[in-house]
Amino acid sequence: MGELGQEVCSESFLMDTRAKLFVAGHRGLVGSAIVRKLIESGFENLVLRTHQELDLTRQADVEKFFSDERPKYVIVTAAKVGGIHANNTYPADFIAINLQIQTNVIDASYRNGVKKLLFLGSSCIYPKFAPQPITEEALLTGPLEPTNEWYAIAKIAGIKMCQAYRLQYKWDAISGMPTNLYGPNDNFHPENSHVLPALIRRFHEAKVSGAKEVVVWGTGSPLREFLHVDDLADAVMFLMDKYSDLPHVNMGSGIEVTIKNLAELVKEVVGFEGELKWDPTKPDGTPRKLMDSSRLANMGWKPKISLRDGLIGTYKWYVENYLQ
Ligand SMILES: NC(=O)C1=CN([C@@H]2O[C@H](COP(=O)(O)OP(=O)(O)OC[C@H]3O[C@@H](n4cnc5c(N)ncnc54)[C@H](OP(=O)(O)O)[C@@H]3O)[C@@H](O)[C@H]2O)C=CC1
Ligand SMILES: C[C@H]1O[C@H](OP(=O)(O)OP(=O)(O)OC[C@H]2O[C@@H](n3cnc4c(=O)[nH]c(N)nc43)[C@H](O)[C@@H]2O)[C@@H](O)[C@@H](O)C1=O
Repeated sequence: MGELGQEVCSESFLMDTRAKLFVAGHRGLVGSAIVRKLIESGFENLVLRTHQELDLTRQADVEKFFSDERPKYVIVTAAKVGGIHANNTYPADFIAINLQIQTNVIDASYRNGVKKLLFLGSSCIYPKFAPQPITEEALLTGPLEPTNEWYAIAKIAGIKMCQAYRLQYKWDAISGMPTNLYGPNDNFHPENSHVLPALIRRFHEAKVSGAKEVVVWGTGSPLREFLHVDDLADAVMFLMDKYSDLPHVNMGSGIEVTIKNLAELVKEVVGFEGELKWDPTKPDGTPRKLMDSSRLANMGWKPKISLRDGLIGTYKWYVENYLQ
C-alpha cells in the first residue's frame, strides 16, 4: 500500500506500451506534450481524434467511439481552456462544454472497459483565499475566484465524478490538478490566452514593430506558480504508473513569481527594450495560487525545468513554429 493507502497497481503502466491508449485533446498544450512523452516512452498504440473528427460534447458520438475502439487507458486533456479574460467573458461555454466533455468521456470510459483514466483539473478549483501553499484538503472550504468559478465548478465536478465512480464501481479513475502551465503548442491568442504566452506574443510584436511600451494587465502584484508542460507530462506518466487512489493530486513546481517579475523576465528573454505599462482596469484574479505539491513529491516525483529555461525554449518554439 502507498502512503495514502492507495492500491499498488498490479500491472505497470509504463511496461504496458502495446496497450491502446486514448489521449483526449491531443493537439492542445497538454495533450501534445503527453503524446510526445508517450512516444518517447515506447507507447505504440495511441488512439487520437481531432476536435473535428470527434466532438467530445456529443454523447452519442463519444459512446460510439469508445465501443468501437475500446482503449485500455484514457488521459483526459480535452477541455475549454483560457486565461482570465476568456474565463470571465464566456462563463456559459466554460461550465457547459467542460461538464459535457468530461461527463461523456468519463462515463463512456467506464462503460466500455477502460482499465484506468486520468482526469486533469486545475489549481483554480481552490477557494480564492485558500491558505498558502494550497493543500488538496482546501477543496470546497471557501468561495471561488469569481473570474473563473464556472470553469472551477466544472473541474470540481470532474474530480467528484472520478471519485464517485471509484467508490461505486471500484473503477480506477484518478485526478491531477496542474498549476499554471506553459510550453510548446500553447495558445498565443492576444486576449483569450494565459499570461505567459500572451506576454511572449505582446513583447515580441512590440520588439518587431519598435513600440516604446507594452501594456500588461492588472497591477502586477498577483503571484502565480508555473510548471513547464513537459514536466507536467512527466508527472502524468508517473501518476498513471504509480497512483490509484481517491484523492486528487496537486501538480506544481513550488516556484512562484509576481506577474511584475514574470513580465520583466519575458521582456528580457524576448529582448524588448521599451517600457512596461500596467492596466489596472483589467482583473488581477486570485492574489496568490501556490499549490502544496508534497503529496506528489512524497511519491517520488519532482520537476526538472526552471522557469527561465522553459521560457527561453517556449519563446524559441513561438518564433520557429507559431510564427511560421
Ligand atoms: N494551460 C494551463 O495553464 C492549464 C491547463 N490545465 C488543464 O489541462 C487540460 C489541457 O489544457 P490545455 O492543453 O492548456 O488546453 P488547450 O486548449 O491547449 O487544449 C485543449 C484541447 O482540447 C480540444 N477540445 C476542446 N473542446 C473539444 C471538444 N468538444 N471535442 C474534442 N476536443 C476538444 C481542443 O481542440 P480544439 O483546439 O480544436 O478545440 C484542444 O486540442 C485542461 O483540462 C485544462 O483544464 C490545468 C491547469 C493549467
Ligand atoms: C490556469 C488558470 O488560468 C486562469 O487564471 P489565472 O491564473 O488568473 O490566469 P492568467 O494566466 O490569465 O492570468 C494570470 C495573471 O496575469 C495577469 N496578466 C497580465 N497581463 C496579462 C495578459 O496579457 N493576459 C493574461 N491572460 N493575463 C495577464 C492577469 O491579470 C492575472 O493577474 C483561470 O481563469 C483558470 O482558467 C486557470 O485555471
